[in-house]
Amino acid sequence: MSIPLFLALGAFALLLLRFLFTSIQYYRFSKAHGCQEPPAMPQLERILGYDRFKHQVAMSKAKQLLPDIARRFEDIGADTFTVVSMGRKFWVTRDPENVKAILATNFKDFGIGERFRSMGALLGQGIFTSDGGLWEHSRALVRPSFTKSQVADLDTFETHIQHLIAKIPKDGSVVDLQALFFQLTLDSATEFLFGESVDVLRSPAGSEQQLFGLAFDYAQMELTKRTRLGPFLWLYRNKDFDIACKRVHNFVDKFVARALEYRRATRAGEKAGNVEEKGKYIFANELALATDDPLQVRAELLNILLAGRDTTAGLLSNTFFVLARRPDIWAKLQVEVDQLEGKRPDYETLRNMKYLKFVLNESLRLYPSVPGNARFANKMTTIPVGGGLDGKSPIVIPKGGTVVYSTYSMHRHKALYGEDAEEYKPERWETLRVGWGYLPFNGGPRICVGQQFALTEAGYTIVRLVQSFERIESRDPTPWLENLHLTLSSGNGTKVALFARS
Ligand code: HEM
Repeated sequence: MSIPLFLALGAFALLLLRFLFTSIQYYRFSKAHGCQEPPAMPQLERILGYDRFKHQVAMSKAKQLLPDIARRFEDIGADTFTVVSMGRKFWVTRDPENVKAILATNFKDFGIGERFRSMGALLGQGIFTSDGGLWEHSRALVRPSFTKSQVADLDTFETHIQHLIAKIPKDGSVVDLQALFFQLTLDSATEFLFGESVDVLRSPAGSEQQLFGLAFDYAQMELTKRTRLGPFLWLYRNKDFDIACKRVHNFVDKFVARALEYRRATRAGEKAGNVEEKGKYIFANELALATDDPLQVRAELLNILLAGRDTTAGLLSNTFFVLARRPDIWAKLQVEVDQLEGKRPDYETLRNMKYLKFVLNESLRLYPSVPGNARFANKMTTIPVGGGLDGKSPIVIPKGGTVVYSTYSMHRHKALYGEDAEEYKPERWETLRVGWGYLPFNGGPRICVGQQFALTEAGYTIVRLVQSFERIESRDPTPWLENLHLTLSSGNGTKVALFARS
């Protein structure tokens, strides 16, 4: 027998042995835990799953991927099923019990997988891109900066809102509010993180700030592509992405250097330049007091910018998309807002505005800024329900298995929200209690750290716009479509006309 043939047969035998060993392990584990298989989505073939991949691409182009996934659950008649796409098997669920298990009760058995590999080039290793001990370290570093006093700097936020309002035509001409909301949240997030806003709502085209904003937007879009490529990422190269990352890093590094200088001066008991004189809270400075590693400071700043900016802009865009079509809801908001008699709300006032809270809840229910997510088993484990004919048995998830959870589908599930689940109805929050069935900010140890920041900012923006404008009308006849990248916003923007209060 020739040597190459001998080696090939040897490799084949090893693979076969490995397959047999894992199958026996899987079978034993499954039996010991009383597991059953969930239904499989009907596919032409389940080896490559190319049909599914092709369908997903088509749905994505039509901006209809999310409703398509939600329909799958109905067609299959189950809350958990398996599907094969690009040679990989996925366990897809909208069952709150399963989501709770992977995010909280069984947290240690699941990780975020390859996020660092696909996003690290832009974001480095920070709270959003790391797992295990590194993530714990990041979380401990970042968490203290999100206490109430630091998220409630509404005076600073007011200046950005005024820049936004200045850009809205007062005579009812068409404006795309979504584009403005993305600028607003970039301005406010950079002010909070760097101590200095990029001020894209006002800075001239071609300025360094504008270029930073464009580079960050571009690199972020590429992250979606890189994530979708999964194991094939190594085949993909894009020079423009590398250039955008460099531009973003160079821009942020100035603030990192300033923060490290603040650390040095604070430790030496000196005054740290004009930063301290202004007396305002700067996230980068607080980070630098906890670590002197410039790469870590940069990574945390960019991780938070990514996690916090588009999510809040998406929430606002989708809310105003609805408000422009629902004068009844606008009128109810107006009644509540008018109780302030034109005064700016503070943090406590915002928290006590019941109808405003219902509107935000309802927007995040039907249009969750993070509409789907995945967790990867780091050892053979289980999810509690979905197996067997009655869907009540646990399911085995092998090591490396991917559980995808569709928050979008869960939030529209009639079993949780009733027959009118698809309807935008803020009043439902008067009595609704759904626990893990409502999860816009995730749950468990990796729950969103910026939840209060986001709700304060979005609530404040809505109040200030309702105070400034008498009414809003849609200027877009098309129904809502998705704009789905890492986060969700409106596929056709938020084209509206606003009429100033007299
Ligand atoms: C409407 C607005 C927002 C929504 C819906 C939202 C939602 C979420 C969700 C679902 C996650 C979990 C992601 C995952 O584990 O895969 C998350 C994580 C995170 N969010 Fe938010 N977020 C919002 C705004 C913000 C803001 C404004 C900030 C910061 C200023 C922020 C900072 C973070 C961070 C740092 C994480 C990572 C936490 C960790 O992994 O430990 N988010 N967010």
